Amino acid sequence: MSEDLFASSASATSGNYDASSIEVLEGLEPVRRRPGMYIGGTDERALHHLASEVLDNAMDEAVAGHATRIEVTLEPGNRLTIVDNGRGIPVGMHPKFPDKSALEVILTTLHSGGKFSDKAYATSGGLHGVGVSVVNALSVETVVEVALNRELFRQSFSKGHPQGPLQKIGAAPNRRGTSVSFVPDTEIFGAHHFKPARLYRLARSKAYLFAGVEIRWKCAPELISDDTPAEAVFQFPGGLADHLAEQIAGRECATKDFFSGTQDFAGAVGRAEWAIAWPLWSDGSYSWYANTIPTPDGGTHEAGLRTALVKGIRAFGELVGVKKAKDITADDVMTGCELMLSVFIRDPQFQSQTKDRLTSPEAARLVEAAVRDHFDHFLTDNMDRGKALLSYVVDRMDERLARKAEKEVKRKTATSARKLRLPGKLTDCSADDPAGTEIFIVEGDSAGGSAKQARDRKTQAILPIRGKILNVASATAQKILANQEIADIIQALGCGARKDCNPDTLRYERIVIMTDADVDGAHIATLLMTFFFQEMPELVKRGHLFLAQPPLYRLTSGGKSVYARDDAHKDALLATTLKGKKVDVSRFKGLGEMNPAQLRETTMDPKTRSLIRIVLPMEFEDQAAVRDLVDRLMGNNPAHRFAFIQENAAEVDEDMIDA
Ligand SMILES: Nc1ncnc2c1ncn2[C@@H]1O[C@H](COP(=O)(O)OP(=O)(O)OP(=O)(O)O)[C@@H](O)[C@H]1O
Repeated sequence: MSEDLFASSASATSGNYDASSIEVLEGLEPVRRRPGMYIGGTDERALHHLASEVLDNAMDEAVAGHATRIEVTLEPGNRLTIVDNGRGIPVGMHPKFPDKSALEVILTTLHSGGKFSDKAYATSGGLHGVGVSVVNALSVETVVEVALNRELFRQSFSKGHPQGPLQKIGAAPNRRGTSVSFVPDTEIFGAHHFKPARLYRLARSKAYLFAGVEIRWKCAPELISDDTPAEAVFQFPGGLADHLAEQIAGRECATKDFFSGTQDFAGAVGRAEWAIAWPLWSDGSYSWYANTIPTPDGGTHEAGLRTALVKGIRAFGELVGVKKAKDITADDVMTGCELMLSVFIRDPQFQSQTKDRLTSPEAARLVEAAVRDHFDHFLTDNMDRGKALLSYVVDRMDERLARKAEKEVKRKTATSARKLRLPGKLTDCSADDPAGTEIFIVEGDSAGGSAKQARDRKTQAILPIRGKILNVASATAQKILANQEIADIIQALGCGARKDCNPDTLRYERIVIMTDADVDGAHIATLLMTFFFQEMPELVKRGHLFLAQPPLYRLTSGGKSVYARDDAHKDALLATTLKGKKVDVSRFKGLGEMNPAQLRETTMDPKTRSLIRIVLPMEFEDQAAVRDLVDRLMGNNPAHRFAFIQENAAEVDEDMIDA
């Protein structure tokens, strides 16, 4: 390196970079400084991850055969309490830290736990020994109680720090187990609150995953704004097969029976449980679990199941003399099926602490071996059933081959000119010409699932995005480019962003933002609009951007339903068309709660829906003015926002949105 270069680089950095610049974070400090590394962010999803961490520990006690009951209680003040009747977190003094109880070590030390070996737990969801300490670090208050040997112990913490030693507080003759009660810190999670509906679903799905546990749900009624029950008891002796039956809800399937079963692993600790249906009309739904932890990105257990299914169906094809069955792929069997697979395995490995994907290599082989025999029996025990499934799968294969042939004829000049690379999450439409097509950008995978079933395959594409996207107005260009959700949107639209943005190569005629009809939904829509205003203003100018208008209420009277956008619309309908009638009013919790037919009718079908087109008023013709406005409204400096509100409060700006 030349001396000049040395000189210039030294002057470019501010302050000293020397040994003293290197920080070592102690105790739980790294969790508070970089929560994303431990819980994947600080948004609503991450907040709910805290609930999973504590519930997973209680489930581990149940799966290990020590707890039979778990209680999940949400109270005002965003306080969540999870109680189990398991063995109780050990309270004795820890051999390595003689002045601390094991409980205190567990709650205040990363990588402390009883699941590193298989002595205390055979097939646990916990393995990193960080879960509950992370919850503790990110909570303004944590109270842990343990009832053990007829005595009750308690210790309280704040932001990870003990508020006194572990105390014996009395006799507990009729109680055993652990209670963890915590209030997430608003310094970390801002205004995000636990959502009763989300916790209710979480508690219920855990009960489906382990027949030996009863889970009790309780929520302060004033926290509930939808039809989530305030109390419920979940116990499902039928396990996943019950869960799937509820999901399929009588829809017609290729075979009347589901393919379901449970099988201990041969030559290893653990087992697999699965339930699969092949509905005639579905874009598929896949739920993967490992030691009761949802692994939405699948992984090696998924791979094992795919292999078992594809090998099984090919062998059956050969048995009944269908030659082309040898070309069936795993996707032909799996696309459009609805399945749940839950494995219990020793020492599972996940891709990260959020455990979205299972990576244990042996899971593939164990699951394949566990499922394969059962699948062969499912196909051959009733040959009509086997043939019905084979013909359904062969249809899929034919469709795939036809699509492949079509692709060679090339789809869309615009996109094939640049190498077509689409995000995996996009469910594209089949039309060749962008004219008349639409892409729905949908909040959340569950809403995405409903939208996929509700769409018109030919003209409507669905891109689910996860939670709140990055606020581009307060992010650096580098951060924007690195954001996966944003990369997916840019890729799906195919028209480039910023100075590369060329609206002529947009792959769809309309871009429709479709979010829940609540405050969170409005926030997500705002962030998306900010993105379009800032990164692709040309698209907005040309009128490509729209907001969907999902309803908030369904009003049913005499077997007929009408839908209301908001409270005012509901009141108007009740006072006019429905006046004097007996009306049943139900509120939609979110898009994902609507069934596909409802979603299609109310929000997606061009014949019955209404859309709002987003336009820029005349004075924002030039790009600098748009940037300035976006920056004032959504940028880093709240003072700008405040000034804007003061300047504009008198004339609420209806021009920005043109119905
Ligand atoms: N409800 C409980 N009952 C009994 N022991 C518990 C309970 N909750 C936690 N523990 C003990 O505390 C340890 C640490 O828990 P923690 O949640 O920090 O990590 P983990 O479950 O081991 O792993 P992971 O970080 O993957 O969740 C556990 O390994 C277990 O020994």
